[in-house]
Amino acid sequence: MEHCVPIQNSSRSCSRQAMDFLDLFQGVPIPSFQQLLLVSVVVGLSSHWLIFVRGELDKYAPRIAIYHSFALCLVFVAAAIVYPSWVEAATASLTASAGYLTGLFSSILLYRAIFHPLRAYPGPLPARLTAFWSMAVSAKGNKWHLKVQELHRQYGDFVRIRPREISICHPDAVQDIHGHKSTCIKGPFYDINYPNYSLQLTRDKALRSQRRKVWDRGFTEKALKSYEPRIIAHSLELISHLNSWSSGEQSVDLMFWYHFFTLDAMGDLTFGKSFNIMSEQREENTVFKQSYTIKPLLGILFTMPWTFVLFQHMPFVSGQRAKWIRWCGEQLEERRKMKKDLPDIFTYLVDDDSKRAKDPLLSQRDLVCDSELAITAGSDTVAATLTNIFFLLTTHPEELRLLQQELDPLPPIDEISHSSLKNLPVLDGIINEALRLYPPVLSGLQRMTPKEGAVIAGRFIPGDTVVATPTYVLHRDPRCFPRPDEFIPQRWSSEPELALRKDAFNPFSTGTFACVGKQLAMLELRTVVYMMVKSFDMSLADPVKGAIAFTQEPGHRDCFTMDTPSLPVLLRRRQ
Ligand code: HEM
Repeated sequence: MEHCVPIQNSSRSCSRQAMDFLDLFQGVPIPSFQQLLLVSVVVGLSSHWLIFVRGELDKYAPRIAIYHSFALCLVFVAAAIVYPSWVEAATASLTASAGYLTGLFSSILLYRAIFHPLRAYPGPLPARLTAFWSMAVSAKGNKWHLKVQELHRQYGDFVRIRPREISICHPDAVQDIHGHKSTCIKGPFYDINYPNYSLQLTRDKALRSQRRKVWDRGFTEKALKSYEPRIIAHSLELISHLNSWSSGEQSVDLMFWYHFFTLDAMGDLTFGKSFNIMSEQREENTVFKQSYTIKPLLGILFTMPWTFVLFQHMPFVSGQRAKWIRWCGEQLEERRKMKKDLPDIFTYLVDDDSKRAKDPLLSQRDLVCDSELAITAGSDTVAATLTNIFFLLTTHPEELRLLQQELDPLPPIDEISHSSLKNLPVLDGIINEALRLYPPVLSGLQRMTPKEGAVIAGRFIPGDTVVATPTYVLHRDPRCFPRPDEFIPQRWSSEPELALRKDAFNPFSTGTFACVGKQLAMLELRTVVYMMVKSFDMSLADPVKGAIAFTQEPGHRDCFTMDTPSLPVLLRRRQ
């Protein structure tokens, strides 16, 4: 016998209009829970095949979450109308939701395991089924780069590390994926700031190349020459602060000071004024402190970009983000009002305002995102590299001695120019070797093959596949760099047999999307290393603890840009 909606029998009290509305449903058959389950499983399956499998939806995560919540409410309201009691209505809504999710996820899992175009690529089963696996791995101490290394050792050069993503550990893949001739575009990771776009987080090719031209003007040789005196001034300031710790009795954490230094330098070059973090040592109270605290969490979310997009929309987080963006916007406004004799990065970007006004895609908000990019990309990476260089020098006194021999004959630190620091084999060898062992962007940069697919490292990869070269793993591949885990700066000069595939060395990336600030970074690195080595003798405050911190726990953390351990050292002023 068929069951119908028993409106008149309902024990719930309703207003007159509601009763009239409910009357409309009188006689509608009440589906049994089994029927409901079956229908919702079919809806789940269909939504996978009709919607989710058809394209990338990462950036729409908040919208998808809202639509689903809305649909759940609708189901509950419908159930409340149709079923005679609240308990039944709630059970029906739960049954429908469970059925929908079962249909959707079993279809997704089955498709990824059996029918997916990447099914032939090896990789651990959980990685092939869901990106949550990489997130779970990353949540255990942000060691994703080490996991990828382990996977390549187990499965070979091509590993399916996520359902849609292949990690390719082969030196040829660097040019095939990142080089100027590559047909790959940026992957879904680069939508994390949607609907805002910084230069780095712009996937549209035409818009990107237009913006990149503007950025490039801020990093020409002439522009860099004009930044040099400011970088030298900030480096001298760093040395003068560190002088107060140079009795050799009290330890000082270089990791913090390098962050202070790079933030002040980038504040100066971006907003036309130093943040004065070194002089006021007020980092504790700044927005920067917050960004360090949440960096490991962001590193975990980045492994599955749509979770980051969702996270950003959460009430508390979006408030914090809005605060930071507002702060960048204010700095930018102040910078606009400044009359500057010397150009800085934003002389070039702000000068481009006329173009921005004409092009609605280049909004004020995008400019703010660009300023945020300059600060974060330009500070974290250089600070991490300086920290790593000085860990390596304090643990390899012979290399430190060779560096001192090279740098000691140079002019005193307050008379130096960058031209005398270029092409010094020991200095450049040490910087390269630190970047090889500890690339500040440890994991692969997501790129996506074009619709028609692409041949990468001799193998055809289907279209719309996310691909990456795992920088850390490639840098430590013995086929490219024999004795890969050893610090041997000479491999970049007198011992080329230890750098068999220099093209696998890719700390700044390469091709159209390569780091725009590479030369500025080299200017900062050479200047600070030179001044530090010329000014101080140094040793780890606690050699055993220090070595463990860098090589075991906590070690380096993969948070897109690297997070380094602290580096407490004893400094002694050199005569
Ligand atoms: C040791 C220091 C540095 C390293 C290892 C480094 C590394 C990188 C890498 C690997 C990328 C590519 C990121 C991607 O494709 O997602 C990149 C991009 C970028 N870097 Fe650097 N970077 C360093 C210093 C700097 C400095 C000092 C600046 C100055 C502002 C800077 C600004 C940028 C910008 C704006 C981009 C985006 C370029 C684009 O998408 O066209 N970087 N960097």
